[in-house]
Amino acid sequence: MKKIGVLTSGGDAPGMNAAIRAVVRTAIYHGFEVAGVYRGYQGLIEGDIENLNITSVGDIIHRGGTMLRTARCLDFKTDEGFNKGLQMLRMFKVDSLVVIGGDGSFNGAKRLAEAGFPTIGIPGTIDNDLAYTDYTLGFDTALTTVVSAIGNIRDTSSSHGTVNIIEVMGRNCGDIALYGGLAGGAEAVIIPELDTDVDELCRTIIRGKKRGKLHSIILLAEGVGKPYELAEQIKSKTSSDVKVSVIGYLQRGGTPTPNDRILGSRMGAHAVELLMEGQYGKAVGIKGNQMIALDFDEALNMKKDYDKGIYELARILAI
Ligand SMILES: Nc1ncnc2c1ncn2[C@@H]1O[C@H](COP(=O)(O)OP(=O)(O)O)[C@@H](O)[C@H]1O
Ligand SMILES: O=P(O)(O)OC[C@H]1O[C@](O)(COP(=O)(O)O)[C@@H](O)[C@@H]1O
Repeated sequence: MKKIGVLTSGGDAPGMNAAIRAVVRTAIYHGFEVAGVYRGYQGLIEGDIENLNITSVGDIIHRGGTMLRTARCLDFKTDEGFNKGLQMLRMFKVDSLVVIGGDGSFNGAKRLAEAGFPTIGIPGTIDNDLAYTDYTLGFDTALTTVVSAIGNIRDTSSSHGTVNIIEVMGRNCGDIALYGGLAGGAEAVIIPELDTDVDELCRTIIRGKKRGKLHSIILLAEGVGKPYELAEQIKSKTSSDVKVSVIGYLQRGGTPTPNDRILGSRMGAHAVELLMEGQYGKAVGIKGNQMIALDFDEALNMKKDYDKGIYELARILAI
């Protein structure tokens, strides 16, 4: 093995740059060459590949997004696109690859590994929707942005006495809403993993108002959706003025938190160490602050569930 490739795929996530930097510098430190693949699997198919050196990854650790850019690429799911990608790796003399992305990206990486191409995955997605790892890259930064937004909206909620629904990202996973709600002191958290009793929610809002609570913040995960319909229901059942804020892409970018920079650095270095040991077809993760690596199949087959203890705590603290 002489040249290690690195690519980012799927949605960007703060901390991806720290992981790219760690892959490049750890590999060079151990005497390897490194190639950067731009625009995920799309760039791979098109041969958008360039050698990277120590300087190429300078001044990026503090930046959101990904210096390698990213893409969602349907072609890579076809045999033709996949084979083209494999051919490009051979043409650019890349003999192993680190893929930074979410479960979709890992499926592509798994296929490469099954075709005999040494591939390692690093979980890069703000959603925290991968069960095998305690945290994915970008989750902590997204949470920080969400909690800051809750603080700002809470000011207005208190001043005007409004009920404020805040929709956050996470695809089918409620983690950003759940942990954001707990950290932001929300009155309610609505996640796709659980059915919500709107009547019960309205009773909580009315109870809060009766005891003089000025603000009412409801964290809604995008996997549940329909924030404006929910607003109408709450309005009619509580006679409150209900406002909706959809945070959207604000929570996907921005300066990565120290935790995401540290996690990206550790995961990038670990990915290279695994390749040096001849291990591949694995997803790097973190469990109890230790680096772990599971076979792609095992990692992808683990079902993510929400933390019932955290949900219950958020509910109790919102009485
Ligand atoms: N079954 C698959 N085989 C090959 N490539 C895949 C497969 N599933 C997803 N991919 C690739 O991974 C990319 C990113 O997946 P996506 O689900 O959009 O984001 P994420 O990796 O963040 O979950 C897709 O656009 C596609 O190029
Ligand atoms: O960028 P897009 O294609 O609009 O996708 C939005 C989705 O990307 C995310 O921000 C991150 O998800 P991925 O990691 O799968 O890219 C989700 O929370 C959201 O549902």
